[in-house]
Amino acid sequence: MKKQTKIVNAGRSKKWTGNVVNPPVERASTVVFDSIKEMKHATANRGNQVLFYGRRGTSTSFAFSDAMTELEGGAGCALYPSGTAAITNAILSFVETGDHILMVDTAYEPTRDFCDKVLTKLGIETTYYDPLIGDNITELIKDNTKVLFLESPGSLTMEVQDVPRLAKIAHEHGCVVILDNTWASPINFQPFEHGVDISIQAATKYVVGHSDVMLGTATATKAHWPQLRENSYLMGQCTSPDDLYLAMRGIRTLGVRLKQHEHNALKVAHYVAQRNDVDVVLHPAFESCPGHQYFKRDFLGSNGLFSFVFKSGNAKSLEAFLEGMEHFKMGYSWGGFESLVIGVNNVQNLRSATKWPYDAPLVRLHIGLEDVDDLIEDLDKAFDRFH
Ligand SMILES: Cc1ncc(COP(=O)(O)O)c(CNNC(=O)CNC(=O)c2ccccc2[N+](=O)[O-])c1O
Repeated sequence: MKKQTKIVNAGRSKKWTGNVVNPPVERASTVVFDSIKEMKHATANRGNQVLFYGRRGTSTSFAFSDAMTELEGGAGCALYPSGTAAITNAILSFVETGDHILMVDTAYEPTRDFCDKVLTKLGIETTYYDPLIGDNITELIKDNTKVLFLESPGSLTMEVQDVPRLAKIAHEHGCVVILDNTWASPINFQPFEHGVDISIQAATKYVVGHSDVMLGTATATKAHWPQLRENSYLMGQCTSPDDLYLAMRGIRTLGVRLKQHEHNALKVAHYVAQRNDVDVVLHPAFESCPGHQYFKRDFLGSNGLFSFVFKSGNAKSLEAFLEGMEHFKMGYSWGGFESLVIGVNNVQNLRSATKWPYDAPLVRLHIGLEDVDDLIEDLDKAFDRFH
């Protein structure tokens, strides 16, 4: 089945939908049984998508979980109330006190905060590594290293990692490989074809695609699924069927939306690249982006999120650039239909193992589905305000 057909059909087993196209919004805490036999069957199969109790899921979550499992190419998908919850719970599923993990230095800031403020309390040590470290990752692996965490590309500075190479080395040392694949989604990067064991989606972004749901997923290989599923349950992780219904709706247009975001963003990135006040465009599809060669080799496309760095400027000029936009709203998150912008004056504050080579401000753009000429006109005026 081709990718776009898979997107249309994912998760639509008649087990969940009956003769209706979409799964129901099945809300539940208590599930009742007519016999002890029925109750025993449900209890024995409570981890295998049999209705048992709200926290174990209902037809809505079984359908969405199946859909993500199919799109990612995994063995099972655990659901969480946010992308951050998916990241933290996935890591916690594979470590214990006394262990050590390797975390990419360009990880999303709350991922770093979890390592520094929670894992440390649990006696779990984190070493941050250069996203482009390559074979030298071997020197950072210790006897108690249990997890290698990647985020490729980094969601702020866009470094693309050599996932298969790093995964191979990690597996040679018995580590679990967890990838935050939110930027690409499984549409543009198939994690398990590149050596990943656990693939994270902040479904909040492109999967939902409409900036109206907080949701995370972690999809595992056959070898790692039982441990991820059990730990997800033990941590009481569950999600709202209403949110999952919206996320399932998001999946159906994920392919076509990503193509439009990609088209628009490439046009905007080429416009930004020719601006004299711009030092570098950090878009994985551009040679100027660190790890571009891995994007070309491993990715099937790009999306609406990229960054650029000015040649000069300061907090005041950055504020003038950001304020007054007509279409680019300032706000956190990305992956919805709307265009967004954030500015960062000091990227170095967000990393600890690598030197950020620029002094001027960075801007991250999320290119939405607006007409791209309107977006470029908006940026034209913003660059004029920047001086
Ligand atoms: C790759 C990746 N992975 C997980 C999450 C978390 O998802 P959640 O929001 O559903 O918890 C995210 C959420 N992303 N949110 C943002 O990028 C919002 N921007 C920021 O947090 C931000 C703002 C200023 C400076 C730096 C950052 N930053 O992204 O690090 C993500 O980008």
